Amino acid sequence: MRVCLIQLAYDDDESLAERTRRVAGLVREQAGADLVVLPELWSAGGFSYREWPERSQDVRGEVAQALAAAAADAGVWLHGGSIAERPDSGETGPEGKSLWNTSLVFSPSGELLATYRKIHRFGFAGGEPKLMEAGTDLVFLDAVGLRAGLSTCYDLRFPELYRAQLDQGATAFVIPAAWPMARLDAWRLLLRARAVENQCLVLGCNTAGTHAGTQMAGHSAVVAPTGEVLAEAGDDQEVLRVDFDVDTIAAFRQDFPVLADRRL
Ligand SMILES: NC(=O)CCC(=O)C(=O)O
Repeated sequence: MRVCLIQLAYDDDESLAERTRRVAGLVREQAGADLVVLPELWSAGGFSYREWPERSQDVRGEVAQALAAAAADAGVWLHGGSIAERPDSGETGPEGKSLWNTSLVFSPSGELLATYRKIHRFGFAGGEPKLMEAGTDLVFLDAVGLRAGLSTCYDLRFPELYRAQLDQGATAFVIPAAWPMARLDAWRLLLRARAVENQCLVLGCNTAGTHAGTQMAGHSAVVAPTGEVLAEAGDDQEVLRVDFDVDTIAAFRQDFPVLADRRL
């Protein structure tokens, strides 16, 4: 399986239409890959809280349509990162808000096959908890020989989410992010921790550049179930391409059967 993580850099100056065109072009360039992954909230701006209402969209809105077309043109499974989701239906959550941080997954024919609403909201009294509803459901991408649990950025700090995904058969985790440079060490550590403790392949696709006064960490990474970092990006925009034999996940679990020693 060939995976491409598109570590996108952006600033505050690019319009939504320009960025969407740019990202769709980058996805098309990955034709030949099996799975392509984009970062969290690239269309709305990960830390651009004030932009979210204006840049929010339905899961079948213009950003999703551009991603669907790009996935189909490239013939790849596409984890399109997340959008600031405002459903056209007018749906509101239990806190009365109508905004979620929602990941979109497309098949190689451009069909929207899965959506995941971020469960753990980042920002404490501001940001996501103030503006967005929390997701509640575990979601998986079953493709290219993987059963990949979906999560987003801050979710990475909550190991019980990944255990729950493991208990539902996860062999991999796909984690789009807008993780800042100020906490780069934690990002790198937690990606490896989730891989090692669950014996899962980890695909962490972060943002680069500086927006809303916050420098992003980059350092997207592909981590094997052993904890070995198979590839890691630098600070700037970069496409990380990795070929990985998915059969090695089951083989490693059989050779080193840690998970069989759990005491519940
Ligand atoms: N977008 C996020 O969820 C940021 C998370 C973060 O900065 C952290 O956990 O640290």
